[in-house]
Amino acid sequence: MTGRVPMPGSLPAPDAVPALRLDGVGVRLGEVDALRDVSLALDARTVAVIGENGSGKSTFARLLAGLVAPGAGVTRILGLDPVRQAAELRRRVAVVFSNPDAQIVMPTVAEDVAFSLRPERLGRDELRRRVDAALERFGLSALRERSSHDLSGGQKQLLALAGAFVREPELVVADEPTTYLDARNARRVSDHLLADTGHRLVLVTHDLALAERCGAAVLFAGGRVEAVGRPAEVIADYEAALAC
Ligand SMILES: Nc1ncnc2c1ncn2[C@@H]1O[C@H](COP(=O)(O)OP(=O)(O)OP(=O)(O)O)[C@@H](O)[C@H]1O
Repeated sequence: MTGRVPMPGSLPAPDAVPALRLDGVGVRLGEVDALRDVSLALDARTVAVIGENGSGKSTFARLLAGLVAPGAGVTRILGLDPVRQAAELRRRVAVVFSNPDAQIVMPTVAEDVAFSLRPERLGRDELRRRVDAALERFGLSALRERSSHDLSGGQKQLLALAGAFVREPELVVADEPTTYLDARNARRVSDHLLADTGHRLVLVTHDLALAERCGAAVLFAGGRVEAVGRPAEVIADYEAALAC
């Protein structure tokens, strides 16, 4: 199955703007066309992004988060233009990368999560409540005063997730967020990401069982969208391509 496929129960009303809309989008990184002529209209709450190494998945994730600029085409994320409305996009979208070190900035675990809330200028009690809830959600309460830079890789990944979710973002863009996690924490984090807590999710993953749990999937190959639609069908396309 290739091209754009309507998703049952996920299509917006005809006059509504889908959460993700790209028309003819290209992204060039140095000498590389990392994304080419990408056109998508997706309104599923959870979207898996799959494909081989170097196929453009991370570039797509970074584009959605406003971290790389489109060189061509029209991009709308939550109805926003990621170039002209970059500040608004950053406020409403949270990103989690596979390398959590890039996201940890403060000396202790609790301070690092609180740092994500700085723009909201919360009072002390509300700040404490939100931070505690995020730490609890990702199993970090016992580590709240620990040095954030001395955590294990998996604990750092959980901290990055707590820092993303504490902001209560509308869209979470997660790029292989379970890479460093043990089986129990990978399961727990996957469940948190997929649970409907009022956020949308775009999840870059090589874990096809996880991708299958999403509402829609996009398959990239060579910087292009190869297939989009129901995860089971898109995964079947991917597996058929891998078998060639
Ligand atoms: N900063 C960069 N400068 C130049 N080329 C880049 C840069 N980042 C990525 N690329 C290239 O862009 C293409 C897409 O890379 P991208 O990281 O989006 O792939 P990916 O599907 O996420 O891969 P993986 O599964 O290995 O993480 C690749 O050919 C890659 O080499």
